[in-house]
Amino acid sequence: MTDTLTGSAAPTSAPTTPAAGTTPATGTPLVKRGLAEMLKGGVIMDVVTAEQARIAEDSGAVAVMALERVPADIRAQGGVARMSDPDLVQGIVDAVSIPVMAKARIGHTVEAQILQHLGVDYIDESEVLSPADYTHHIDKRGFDVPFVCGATNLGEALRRIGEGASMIRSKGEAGTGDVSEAVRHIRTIRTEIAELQALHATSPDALFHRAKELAAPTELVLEVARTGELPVVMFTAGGVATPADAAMLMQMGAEGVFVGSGIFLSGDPAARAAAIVRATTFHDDVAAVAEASRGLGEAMVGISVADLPAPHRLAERGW
Ligand SMILES: O=C(CO)[C@H](O)[C@H](O)COP(=O)(O)O
Repeated sequence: MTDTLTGSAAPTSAPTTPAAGTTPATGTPLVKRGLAEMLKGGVIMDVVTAEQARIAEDSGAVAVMALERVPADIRAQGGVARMSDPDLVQGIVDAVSIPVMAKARIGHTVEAQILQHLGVDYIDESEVLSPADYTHHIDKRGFDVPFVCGATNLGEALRRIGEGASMIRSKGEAGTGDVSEAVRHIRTIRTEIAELQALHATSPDALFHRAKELAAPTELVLEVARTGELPVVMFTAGGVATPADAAMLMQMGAEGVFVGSGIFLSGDPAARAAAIVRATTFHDDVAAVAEASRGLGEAMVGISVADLPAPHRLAERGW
């Protein structure tokens, strides 16, 4: 395809497809982004024990996220939140047949090396843990294991992709049970993508200035303007507590949902997990979402984001 801006072959961050008959090596962008493609439309659940991981798998989760405390407990207990004990991660890897993700602190290269060594399928460089580096994220390009990173807006998403992230999740405000920040972030990212597309059609020369404003790599900005989508899969996260929350975010353009505190801090985790999976799958079918919402017992109590003082906003970690 020829780019209207440059008149030459369109630049792209798209990974190249290997020649027919050849097997792509592990750790290529194609393989790393491809795993996220396979998770599309599904729910990824935070779990802190092997038993919770089995409940998640039985409920239809497409993957689990191993961590030592769900975000609401991290929020309530405070202190420094770090990568989980390798024994816990290993126990979860051994307990389920679905992919296992695990969290490393922002900028913590060695936690990421350890998680890769343990054989997890994805690393979440997550603002839910205490950042190890307030200036740099992990250079993710050299790892064989793929990374997912959080973003509150398009510039942040493209900076993470430029560093090698193979999947994006809009951040929301984890551990609150309040979906409002997840809504704000997915809306912001979708709107900024649409604005880039419009600029591409009307004044493509303005895209270079827009890249500067977004503080994002120019080639990625040009690519998103041309294609109208991120070059990687984008899930949503943070504050999802009900089947209706999950369905709404899917209707708003998320390609899947992360749920943490909302399941295992609710009255009936197994029922709620299965209901959220069902509502995510059938997000456009209101009868199915209504049915999934019945009889789930108590949702997590949560905390309204509006009552959270700025230092307690996890989404502000990372840049
Ligand atoms: O931490 C995560 C991503 O890094 C979680 O998967 C997600 O943000 C959990 O949030 P919540 O507990 O509000 O569902």
